[in-house]
Amino acid sequence: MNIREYPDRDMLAIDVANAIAGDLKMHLLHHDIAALAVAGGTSPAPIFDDLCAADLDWNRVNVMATDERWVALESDRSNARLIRERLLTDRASAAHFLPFHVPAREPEEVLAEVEAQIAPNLPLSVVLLGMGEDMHTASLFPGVEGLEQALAADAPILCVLRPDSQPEPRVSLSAPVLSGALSKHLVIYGEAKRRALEKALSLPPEQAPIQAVLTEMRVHWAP
Ligand SMILES: O=C1O[C@H](COP(=O)(O)O)[C@@H](O)[C@H](O)[C@H]1O
Repeated sequence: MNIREYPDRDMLAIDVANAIAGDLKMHLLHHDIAALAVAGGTSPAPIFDDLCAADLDWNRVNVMATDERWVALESDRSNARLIRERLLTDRASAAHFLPFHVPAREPEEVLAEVEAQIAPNLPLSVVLLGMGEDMHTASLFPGVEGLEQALAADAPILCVLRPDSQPEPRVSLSAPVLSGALSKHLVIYGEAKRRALEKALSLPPEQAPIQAVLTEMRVHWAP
């Protein structure tokens, strides 16, 4: 596995933001629209802070989360909130956001309508993923009910997952959708996640879901 190492997280953020901006610009040279799926959680915010200023035709970029926690947009656990506040500002405010969460509805009720919005955007042009120390990526958690379906080659676009370790239901792009992105970046920080990623290489995806999306992945690591 090819891991790009950086001296610190600021350097990583600048470089990954530049790489994603370059991927999007290249895609837009040959297509009308580019689709960018980005992780939530704690890792991507500094990258968003740099990427939002990139000089590209954001009006032709559709942005979505790789996964969403089923919480209101006002919640500080909302991935959509993070993306709106840290990525969809500055020049990137011209991009179009495709939310997964619909207020006052259960995830299963909205799946078909959200999938219909996402389908014309596939394959994704660029995906930015994170990973937990438990080797989950997006909301594909080890051992969670429904994981087998989310990892299958014929998985639906979106899956609803209810990990025991998490306080809310999750909606996640499935492994084939994430893995099928034309350009793929994974960002991890710290020794523990690096060890977890190395361990994931020798485990089946049911135990280490990150395994399912690593083909042609550009991995970026900082201490
Ligand atoms: O719950 C989630 O976790 C992963 C990893 O998050 P991090 O805080 O350890 O970076 C994240 O990639 C995913 O989008 C998020 O919903």
